[in-house]
Amino acid sequence: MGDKSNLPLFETKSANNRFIFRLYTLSIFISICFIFYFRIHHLPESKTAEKLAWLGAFFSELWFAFYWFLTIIVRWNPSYRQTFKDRLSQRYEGDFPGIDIFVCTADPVIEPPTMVINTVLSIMAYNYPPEKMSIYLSDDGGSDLTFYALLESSQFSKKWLPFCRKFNVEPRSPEAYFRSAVEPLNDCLLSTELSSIKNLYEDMKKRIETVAELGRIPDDIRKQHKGFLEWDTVLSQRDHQTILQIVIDGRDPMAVDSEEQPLPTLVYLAREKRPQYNHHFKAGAMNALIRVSSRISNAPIILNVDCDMYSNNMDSVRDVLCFFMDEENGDEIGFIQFPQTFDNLTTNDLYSSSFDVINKVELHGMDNNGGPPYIGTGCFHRRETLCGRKYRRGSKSESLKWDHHQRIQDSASVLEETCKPLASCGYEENTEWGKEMGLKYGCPVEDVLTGFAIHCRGWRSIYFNPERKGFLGVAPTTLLQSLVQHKRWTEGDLQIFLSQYCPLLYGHGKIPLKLQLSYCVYLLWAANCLASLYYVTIPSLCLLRGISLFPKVSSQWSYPFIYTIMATSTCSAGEFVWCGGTLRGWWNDQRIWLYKRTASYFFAFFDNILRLLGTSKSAFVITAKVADNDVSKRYERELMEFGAPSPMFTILTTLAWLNALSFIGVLLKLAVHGQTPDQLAMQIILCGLLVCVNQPLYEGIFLRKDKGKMPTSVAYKSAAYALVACSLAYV
Ligand SMILES: O=c1ccn([C@@H]2O[C@H](COP(=O)(O)OP(=O)(O)O[C@H]3O[C@H](CO)[C@@H](O)[C@H](O)[C@H]3O)[C@@H](O)[C@H]2O)c(=O)[nH]1
Ligand SMILES: [Mn+2]
Repeated sequence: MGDKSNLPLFETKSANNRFIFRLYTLSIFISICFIFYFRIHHLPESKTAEKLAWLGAFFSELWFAFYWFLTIIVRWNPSYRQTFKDRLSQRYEGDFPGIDIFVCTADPVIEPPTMVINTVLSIMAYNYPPEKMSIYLSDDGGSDLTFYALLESSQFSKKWLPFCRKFNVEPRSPEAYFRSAVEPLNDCLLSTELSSIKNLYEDMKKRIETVAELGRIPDDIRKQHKGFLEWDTVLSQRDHQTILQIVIDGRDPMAVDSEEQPLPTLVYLAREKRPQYNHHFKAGAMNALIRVSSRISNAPIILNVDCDMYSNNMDSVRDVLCFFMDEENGDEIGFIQFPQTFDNLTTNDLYSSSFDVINKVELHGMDNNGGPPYIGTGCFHRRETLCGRKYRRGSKSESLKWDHHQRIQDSASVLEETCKPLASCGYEENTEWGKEMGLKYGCPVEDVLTGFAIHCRGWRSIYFNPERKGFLGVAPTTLLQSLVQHKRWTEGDLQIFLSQYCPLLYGHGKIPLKLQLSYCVYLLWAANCLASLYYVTIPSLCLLRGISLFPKVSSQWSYPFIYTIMATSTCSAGEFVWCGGTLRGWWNDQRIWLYKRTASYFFAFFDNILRLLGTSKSAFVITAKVADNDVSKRYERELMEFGAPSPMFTILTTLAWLNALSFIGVLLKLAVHGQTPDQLAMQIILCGLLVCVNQPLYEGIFLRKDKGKMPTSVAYKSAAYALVACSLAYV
């Protein structure tokens, strides 16, 4: 047997069989060249309208080709990671570093406390020495309900952690576990303990929900913990002092579970909020957490999760250490990102929220190009990378050594008092926080921007997507939420592209070109709106006027168009199904792709322009994690939810009307004049496809009676807009 001690802790595999993919790429490339040749050589000479429409199509296609090229870059050479946890524990079991885990919540109504504590409990139950874990709950909602729920969960954890250990259960979010647990038939012990812990959980949940319905903490509960006194001076959610409570002090020998095993440290933090200060949303919360935790536990590794993303894999911390502690390649790794996966998706993923293709294809490709971006949740950082340190090649990191708990002797209450100023509004004034220290401010996607800056400081990141998902979260369950979330993301992404941090400029010389270009795939999402809007309106309107923008189907020039469309669609459908989706899911994905591009991206683009002109400031609209019963039922039946009037819907509905009218109009025209459709066939097919993809929207206007139908006001308004557009095109 050879010497096992220098076997690596992780392994990287490249995808094989890239030949076919590259052949496909080449064929599309050639086909695109033909299309451009056709566009240039068949530019109409006569009428201006025709010429302009033609040029518009040409520019749209140029954009699509450029963007397609970017998507090829992130697909070119995917890599897959595997960890060896047995080697890790053989070599380092007793020397594991501490880890600080930040859970962020911001609103007790749209992020219910029971959901938050399920996330906290799942994390407390990691298969990792509890004395080395500290969990911080940041509550930007400043809510005593959330605090109360956390207290309850600290009591419940004393039973829950031993239960998880004893029966080795997964997932370790109680709610998710009880949802999926089947009654064991031949294990009496498990069966009784399961029902007893389940009862305990249900009781706790009921207590929390009763208090939440009441809207305030009853006096008898208030008396149970000194922490509630803090709320005596809270003026409102946006106006209060720092509230910091060490709910479980892991150093305390009395902090043990029902089996006398130590418990992890558990801290509640609501940083100070004052109306006159900008609080910088999640980035501000994270920076306060970085400072407060540096004094309480100062662990060298930080995990950040959103409150709606429970840990689904008890070994994630060990997986991550396989990367950070690898003797050969560990030192250059700044952060490790897990995919964002969700456990509330429907079979055909109505709103295309699964990100399966991104998770299973693109991010693997980006990993090979230099590392995935930081996407907010499910990400493990070295503390030093978050704090602005540069990576120096060849430098051996000592940063994973950790003895903070032994050094800090202060009692919990002294710690609480000395830490409070670190989370105050004024602390960051005239400091580098939000700039070179911690997460960056001023961008709705603070995560991507911060991750990019870390890459530019020389670190690489790792994308880790194990078979058993590391984290599972809650995806939006209505169309509007999904569109609004995407608007925030793409607005922030484009903002980065247009800022001094544009990867092509700022990243030049700092990160590989392929990583710069990979970032552009996401940062330019919003920029897709113009070409897309053009393609779904002008060709259809041109039909009414009889302007042809594509070659005759009978001519050879139609081949490159047909080939490009067919091949890219087949490839995308194949990729989608390979990633675990259904064909119907792919079709839904095409629809949402269209809706996002024409609504979310359009508003994101527009808001960026307004911001550059100085008339608008970006905000952070928190995504709701609960829906009322009716809405949930429709979601489960995969009925598209419209319901509320919104400018986003006005755009979508106008486009749907416009294509329906054009489609009917041109068919009538052809029938009346008895023409053959050869010259316009491709345009008619495009328009027909748009009508097909919009089917749920027409149903929402004409057929549905439930509350999720398209609001009548939107339907009428949009019909009027579309009619105006069509008549202008016609005359
Ligand atoms: O003022 C705020 C606003 C939000 N949050 C928290 O930030 C997280 C993300 O908010 P959410 O509304 O769920 O947004 P998502 O679009 O689901 O979040 C993704 O996108 C965000 C950037 O837009 C990242 O911050 C997130 O980590 C990432 O998961 C949640 O835990 C919130 O509690 C705060 O702590 N303070
Ligand atoms: Mn979220």
